[in-house]
Order: sequence, then structure tokens, then C-alpha cells
Amino acid sequence: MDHLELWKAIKETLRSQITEGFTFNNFVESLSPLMVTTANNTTMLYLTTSSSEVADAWKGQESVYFASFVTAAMQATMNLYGTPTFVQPVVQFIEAQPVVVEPTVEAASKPTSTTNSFSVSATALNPEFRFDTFVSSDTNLEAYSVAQAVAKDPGKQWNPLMIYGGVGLGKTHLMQAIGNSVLEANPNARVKFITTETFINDFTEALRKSQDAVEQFKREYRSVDLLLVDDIQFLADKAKIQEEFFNTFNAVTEVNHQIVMTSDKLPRDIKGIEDRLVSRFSMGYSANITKPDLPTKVAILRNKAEQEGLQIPNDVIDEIAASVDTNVRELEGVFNQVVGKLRFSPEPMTVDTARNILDSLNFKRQRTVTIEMIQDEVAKYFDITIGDIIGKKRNKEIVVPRQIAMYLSRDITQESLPQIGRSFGGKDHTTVMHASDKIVNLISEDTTLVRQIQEIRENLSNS
Ligand SMILES: Nc1ncnc2c1ncn2[C@@H]1O[C@H](COP(=O)(O)OP(=O)(O)OP(=O)(O)O)[C@@H](O)[C@H]1O
Repeated sequence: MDHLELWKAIKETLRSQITEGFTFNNFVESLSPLMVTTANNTTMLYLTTSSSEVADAWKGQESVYFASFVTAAMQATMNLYGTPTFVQPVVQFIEAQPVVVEPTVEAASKPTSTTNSFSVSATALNPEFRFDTFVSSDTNLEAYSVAQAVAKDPGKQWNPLMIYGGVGLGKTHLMQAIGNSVLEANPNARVKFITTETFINDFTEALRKSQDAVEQFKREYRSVDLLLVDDIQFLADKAKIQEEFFNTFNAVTEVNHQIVMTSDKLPRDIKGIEDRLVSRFSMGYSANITKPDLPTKVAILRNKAEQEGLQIPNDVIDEIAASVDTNVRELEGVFNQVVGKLRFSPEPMTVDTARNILDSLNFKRQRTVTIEMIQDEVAKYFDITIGDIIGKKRNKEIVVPRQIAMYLSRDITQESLPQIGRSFGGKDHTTVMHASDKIVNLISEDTTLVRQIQEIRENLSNS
């Protein structure tokens, strides 16, 4: 769907949902779609307005009202078309002439013409990705602190900086926060943010065009003060591109300019990356970001609500945070959906209405499962006693359930091996390790065991 069709469909949705709101209609009518892009599983719709009042309203206090309506309608429209991405409408003020919006990854990487002209891509930094909008906690503190140090003194101690971790955990946010911070301190700094995909596209395009284009590619990629490269795992198995990246890397770091990269894992764990690149990447500092715990998720949502001027009851925020256990991108997406739907709903914004919406979106509150709960469930399932589970009997009818309980305790709870051992009648941590390894090995060949474990898991989540 292009930006025109998407905006038309959104307007239809808005029309069918809004009964009052003359001002709102004026607001919607003053917006024009500029382009739509999708990156990092988020679809962004850029809208422009020539009304400074509308632009101010979008940014100011009224944004609570306008933005959440437009976001919810955009999400509803995308859902209708079966596109499960997260959405973000962006409104920009333009004066009489249209402004040129810097192309994002996809737009930028497309060839702009069929002539021989060549230009490398420029991707704008997201102005929202700043240090002050990033919630730091134990799960990202190391990356957050080093990123701040790099932003303060780029090209010095931590070069290159590699931020690695799972999908949607804030790697791009932190990396761009460095860029935004460097530009704030020095607006003339040459900061270049690209995804690895853009690098590959640019280089391939330059090779296809001419030697001059390749020279231009080299000049532009190598003459930066700060190079931010997202998702370098996509360099894997691309020998020619890796060679060019290696040269770019050397050119930038040799003159003490800074490189920051993100990746889904440590470079040495990415298959298909040449050793010399792995060794270069390991020269600086690698910082890991892991999944946020519950207090961090709550803090992220409170922060978001505050930034957007939304009055959301604390228990509603807690309920959303406890229900999404994947990553921050999904957490924010679910938050937007729940808050958007609550706004359309005639029901008051309570934890019960939020719960109903979460149920309809298929998000269940994650309960904290304890070792004791697992022992209890396993004992019930196999019709034995807790005493058997934590005791020392060696007959098969007891030993296998005990091993299953240890395996599940290791898999589901956050407890350490020694702690699990203590909870099983003071056993050694190696006993727990062997027991759960045994089950892991058996799972691959024993379908009855797989079914039993599955049923116990289901019982645990339903109890
Ligand atoms: N600690 C945090 N505080 C505030 N917002 C966060 C935090 N972590 C992640 N986010 C938000 O979550 C969303 C996803 O983050 P981001 O795009 O940086 O993830 P990523 O790790 O780069 O994911 P991917 O691997 O898919 O590229 C962004 O909107 C970001 O602002």
C-alpha cells in the first residue's frame, strides 16, 4: 500500500470512528501524506501540514488526543490489510514549498534514477532516539554507560563500540542516541547512520555504475567523524562486501574517528564473518543488551506515557508490562494498541478493560513460576509426592519426574543452579545440571516425554 492509499484508508477509519470533533476533522483534513517506510518492523507514515497550529498541536498537549487517534486508526488499517507491523505516524510542518525529507533506509537505498548519476544514501537519525528517552537498568546499563562515554569523547577509548543483543531491545536507539548527542554538541560533525543493508546496496550500486561511483562511495563513507552501522550480522557470507567494509573500517578508525555498530550477537558468534573483521570488531568494546525485566518494562512504559503526555493508571501500565515478555518494540506496540483502543472505548480506562484488550490481542499476563510451583505440578502430574521429588529415592518412577522438575526449574525460573539444587533437598548444582541435560537429550528421541513436558507447562500457565 502506498502512502496515498494508506492515508485514504486511515481517514476512512477515522471517519467511521469519530462522531464528534469538528476540530479533529479540520486537523485531519490539513494533513497530507508524504511517504511511508518500513524499517525494524515499524511502519512510519510521514504526513505534512502547512498549518503551524496543527503542527504545534501534534507536538504539544493536544498531541495526546490527535496522535493516539491517528496511531490507532493507522494500526487498525494495517491490521485490516494483515500487515503485522508496529506503526508510527509522524507530522512535519512545511512552509509554502515542500521540504525534502531525508529518505529512510528503504527509500534511500532505491536507485533514484536510471541515469548514471550516483549518490550514497543518507538516513536521518530518529530525533526521539536520545539518551534522555532511554530507560537504563541492569539489563542495559553497560551498553548505556559506554554509549554515553563514546558520545562524550568519540574516537578515543572505545573504538569501535559494538552493541549486541536480541531483536527490539534498544540497540538502534542507543546507537542513534550517540549520533544525536554528538550532533547536539557539534552540529557540524559528520555523522553517518546506515544499516548494513544500505551499505551493501550502495556499494553494489556503485560497482554497477562506474569506477567514479566507487571512488565517490569510498570518499563519502570514509570521510565521516562518526559512522553508525546497524545490524552488521548481515555482512555474513558476503566476501566482497566484507572486504570493502574492512577497508572502510580501517580508513575511519586509522584517523581516530569513531565507529559504532550493532549486531544480534557477538561478531565471533556470527557464522560467515572473516576472522580479520572479527578481530577488528573486537578491538574496542562490546556491550550486551538483554531482555528487560518487569521493573524496566514498567519504567519504559511510564516514561513513554509521560513523554506523550498520557494519563495512564499505574495498574494498567503494570498489566501491559507483565503481559508482554518478548522485547521493547513489541511492548511499545502493544502499549500503543491498548491505549489507542481504550481511547475509542466507551468503558473507563481500568485494568479490567486493559485486560480484555490484551486478551483480544492474545497477550496473557506472565505469572512468575517458582521452583515450588513446578515441583507441585510435576508431583501432581505423575501422582507422586513432593517428598518423592525432593527426596533421594532412585526408582525410575521417581527419578524421571525429579529430573523433569529440575529441567523445568532451570528452563523457566531465573534461579541459579545451586539455588535449584538447594530447593531439591540440598542437592549439588552438578546434579541439577546432569538431570536437566539428560532431559534435553531424551527430548529429541522420546515423543511421550515431549508431550508430558508440554502438558506440565500448560498446567503451570493455567494454574
Ligand atoms: N531501554 C529503553 N528505553 C526506552 N525505549 C527503548 C528501550 N529499549 C528499547 N526501546 C524502544 O524500543 C524500540 C525498539 O528499539 P530498537 O529499534 O533500538 O531495537 P533494536 O535492538 O535495534 O532492534 P533490531 O535488532 O530489530 O534492530 C524503539 O522504539 C526504542 O526506542
